[in-house]
Amino acid sequence: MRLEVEIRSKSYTSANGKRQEVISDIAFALQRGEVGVVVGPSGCGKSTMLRILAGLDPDYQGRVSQPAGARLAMVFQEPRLLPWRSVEENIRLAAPDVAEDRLAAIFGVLELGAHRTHFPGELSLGLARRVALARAFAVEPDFLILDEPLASLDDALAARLREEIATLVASRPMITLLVTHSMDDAVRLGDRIFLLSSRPARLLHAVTIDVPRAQRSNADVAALKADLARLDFSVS
Ligand SMILES: Nc1ncnc2c1ncn2[C@@H]1O[C@H](COP(=O)(O)OP(=O)(O)OP(=O)(O)O)[C@@H](O)[C@H]1O
Repeated sequence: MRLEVEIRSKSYTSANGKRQEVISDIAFALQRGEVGVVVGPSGCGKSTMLRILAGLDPDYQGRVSQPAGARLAMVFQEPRLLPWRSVEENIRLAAPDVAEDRLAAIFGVLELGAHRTHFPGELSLGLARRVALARAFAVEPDFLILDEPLASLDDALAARLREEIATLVASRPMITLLVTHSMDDAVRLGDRIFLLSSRPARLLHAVTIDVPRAQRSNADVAALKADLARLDFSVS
């Protein structure tokens, strides 16, 4: 199973009728079991790229090929839960066939057990993100897209959720693509890191991390970040 991405160009027409190119050249491939992490400056076109990969936007030049029948789950920056449904109902609506033991395992990893009957309006952002992640994993996807899952959380909460995401990703052989602004998250969670230029987004560097995710020590993480800092790249 393999995801192949080749976006040669993507433009929007702005309100004044001008075409604005948002993506100029992004090409990469990911295998089953791999986590790709996309890092790029604000507004460079990352969410646009994710929408193309998810099949939500067919208006671009290039080609994206996903394995036939691949099941997709996507976690957006805002959790997008149904406000009038409980946590458990939100998940069961998306994944009606999920087995109780699988659901219990996901709730266990994400520490959501006590919140099954709560409603989205009662949840903090961190908890709502966990519910959105639980829903994505309950679907048992072949291809998982995570758009900045750790943004706007305090450091301690983000570190905990990062561990939980790592545990869930390791529990299932799928293709994962994650967007982040954080090099730390990128080198802790990723197997391959794709560094994008400012708009229009171009793939500047594709870096493969050789140390397996589960064996990466803090010293490895620091060394990898130092390697990346030497590249011609800036997130700002
Ligand atoms: N539907 C649209 N119509 C016109 N322009 C758009 C549309 N969607 C996005 N854009 C523009 O395309 C550019 C890229 O937006 P996008 O949301 O993909 O960037 P991003 O890298 O995800 O940003 P951030 O890091 O801030 O989340 C921005 O300049 C944005 O204003």
